[in-house]
Amino acid sequence: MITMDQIVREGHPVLRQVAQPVNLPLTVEDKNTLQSMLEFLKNSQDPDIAEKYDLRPGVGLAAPQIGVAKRLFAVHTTDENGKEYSLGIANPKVVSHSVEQNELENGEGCLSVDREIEGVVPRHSRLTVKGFDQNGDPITLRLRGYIAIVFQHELDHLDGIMFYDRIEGLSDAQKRPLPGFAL
Ligand SMILES: O=C(O)C[C@@H](Cc1ccccc1)[C@H](O)SCc1ccccc1
Ligand code: NI
Repeated sequence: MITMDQIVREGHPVLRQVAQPVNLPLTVEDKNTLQSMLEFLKNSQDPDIAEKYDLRPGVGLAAPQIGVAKRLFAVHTTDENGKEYSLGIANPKVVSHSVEQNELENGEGCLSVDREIEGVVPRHSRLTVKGFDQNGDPITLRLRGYIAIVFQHELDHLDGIMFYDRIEGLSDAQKRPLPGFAL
């Protein structure tokens, strides 16, 4: 199972790479990667398991965050309407998005960032994502609200973008991990 010591922290180059598309049909290895990321998210949201293994709660996790530079991520959460999103996705692509923007008023965090960074992160309010599910079947998701933000946070990880890159007015020093952070 994935625990926090398998989660790569900022400063590690893999978080700044553009991840590679995976081949279809998905290999057993890629299917297992998606499954293990989804399992981490479920574990991280279970109070007993999270406490036992000292897991930070997460609603999304991208393969580069476990050192795998592939275009895979998992999401496990419910949106404002209680619709559950619990899936792994391969080769996700934004096919359209609104001009209108949205943001979490308290800003964002990241499992790969062990510090609080103030500031709102502008995101597309609505977007349509195409990709492939864990069985390799094509999926199209029309997203808005909270889940749209979660997907954009994970999509950025596949392109080496950290949430704080998008915060207006953040100094370069604030965008760099503090010295001494593990690579
Ligand atoms: O580091 C990650 O990619 C996982 C993030 C995803 C995320 C952060 C902010 C906004 C949207 C998505 C973690 O889920 S951060 C921890 C967290 C836990 C519960 C709710 C929101 C954020
Ligand atoms: Ni993150």
